[in-house]
Amino acid sequence: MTLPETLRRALLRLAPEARRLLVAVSGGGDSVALLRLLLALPEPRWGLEVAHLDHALRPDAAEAAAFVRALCWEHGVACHTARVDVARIAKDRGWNLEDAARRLRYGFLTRTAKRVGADAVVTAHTQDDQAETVLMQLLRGAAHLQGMPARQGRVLRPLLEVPRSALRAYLRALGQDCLEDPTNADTSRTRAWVRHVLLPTLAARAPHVKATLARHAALQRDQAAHFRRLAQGLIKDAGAEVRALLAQDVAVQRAAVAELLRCAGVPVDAGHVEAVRAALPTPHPVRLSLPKGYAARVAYGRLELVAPTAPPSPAPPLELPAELDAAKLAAFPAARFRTRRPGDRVRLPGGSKTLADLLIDRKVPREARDRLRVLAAHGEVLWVEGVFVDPRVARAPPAPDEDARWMRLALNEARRAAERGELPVGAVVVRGGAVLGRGHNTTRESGDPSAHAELHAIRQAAAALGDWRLAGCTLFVTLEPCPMCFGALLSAHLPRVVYGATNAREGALGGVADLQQHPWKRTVAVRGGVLAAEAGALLTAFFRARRQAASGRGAR
Ligand SMILES: Nc1ncnc2c1ncn2[C@@H]1O[C@H](COP(=O)(O)OP(=O)(O)OP(=O)(O)O)[C@@H](O)[C@H]1O
Repeated sequence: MTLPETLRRALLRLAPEARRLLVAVSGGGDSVALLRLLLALPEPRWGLEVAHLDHALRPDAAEAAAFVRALCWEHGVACHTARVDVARIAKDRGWNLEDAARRLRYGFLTRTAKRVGADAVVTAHTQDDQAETVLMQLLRGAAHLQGMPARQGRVLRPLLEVPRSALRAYLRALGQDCLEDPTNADTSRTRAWVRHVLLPTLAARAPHVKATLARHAALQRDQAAHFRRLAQGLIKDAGAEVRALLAQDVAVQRAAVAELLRCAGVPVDAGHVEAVRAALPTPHPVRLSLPKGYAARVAYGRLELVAPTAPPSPAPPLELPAELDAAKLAAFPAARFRTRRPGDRVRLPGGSKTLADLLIDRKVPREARDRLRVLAAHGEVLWVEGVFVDPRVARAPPAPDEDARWMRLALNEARRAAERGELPVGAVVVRGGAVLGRGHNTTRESGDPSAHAELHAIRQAAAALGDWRLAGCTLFVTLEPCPMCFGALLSAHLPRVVYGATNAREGALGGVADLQQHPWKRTVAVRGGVLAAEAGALLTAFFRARRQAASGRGAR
């Protein structure tokens, strides 16, 4: 079968309803070939438009956008390009760079598709990409080696069974040039190492390894879907009856544990799934720690997933924390990021003391102490997240952060909420250096589940402006907004939100789900983590007091 015909059939199978396609073109060989193949299909063919995102990650990134525009112009196809500063957003939100690029790219593609009336986004992922993904899942210890799905919402990957070499041969036959992304050749990155070192090594012994891995992924996907349906029948209220689980085959038990984790947004890792499954028959209550601050509890005949009581501490920093000076750190080659250890000491002007004593002095809540990130050279602590910086490694104080200034006002609001026994969350809406609205949670006092700090501040700002459109405003809120408040932001045309602590229970900007990824008509610029330690400490103290009150009641 010819390549265009393979592609046509795959598209008809994946999205028989689609009429108009948005083709994701990076300028690389695979996506240029995809576009040329779509253009080569006999009439009537799909309506085509192209989208390209410039991630602003390489000095020559703008050239790729120009190349894609020229290619589209040559073939009479509309081309939509945009530029996003991926590195800055990744830093602001604490995401890793590749993850940020992917999220922002898919967000842009689906938004553009919606705007131009395309039914689907088509990417040029090949059989080689699929094989690489399966190997990376294996190396990561993922519970399922399913590769990428051929259809994921609006996104179609119709070339998953086509080898990259076939696309490159097609381009050569056409005399079509393309760009090569130099980072694809950088084997210090796992994906490039898998592509250029691991797969060729495997292929030297097993020539069909890519096709085999891609087929394995497709079979795994079908099996996993079957097991997931069985698992869903066993799960209720973020838990399952142990007896019902143990009556099932171990594979179904694993699927149920994996499904519980997946629903909570906890990364599904084979090791954790097995550890929880193995704990099911336990006669005594058991608690197992999981990523993102979650825990699995097996007690009183039930398996339950316990959400973190405080925002989970962020992943190790991609870059140095702002208050540390890289040049000064060179004097401490043994310095490493970790959590605290017994015997850790800090150097203070009047002598030294144990880190344990310092944390008590600084009133860091007991349950937060083991999660704090620490930078230490052996037992000598140079930095403690949000608590301490040794002057020998401290950077000159940065210019005052304007966002932090407004966040302090939001924190004052949160303290007001705490004084009234409300969840301590506060918010202010600011425009042109003036506070237009402020508020804190009053759900308990008003008996109104929607009485969140953000909504109070938004309503006040709209009243102050005499306009429900909060153009040019920024919302500062101490806790990452929930889906309801994110919806209110969109409705109010609020262009920017700055939040403090991550909301691991209801966060709509990455804490639980990232609603930004969806193709809303408007985009909201987001910055998280501003004075997060202070915002988090308020919440921790609130939940601790509530737990103490509850146990006091139980004892009486
Ligand atoms: N900057 C971008 N703009 C639009 N689409 C993109 C962009 N980067 C990647 N894509 C889409 O995602 C697919 C997979 O991208 P990825 O970078 O993982 O693969 P690749 O093998 O390097 O592909 P290509 O050779 O097309 O660049 C691409 O084939 C393309 O369809």
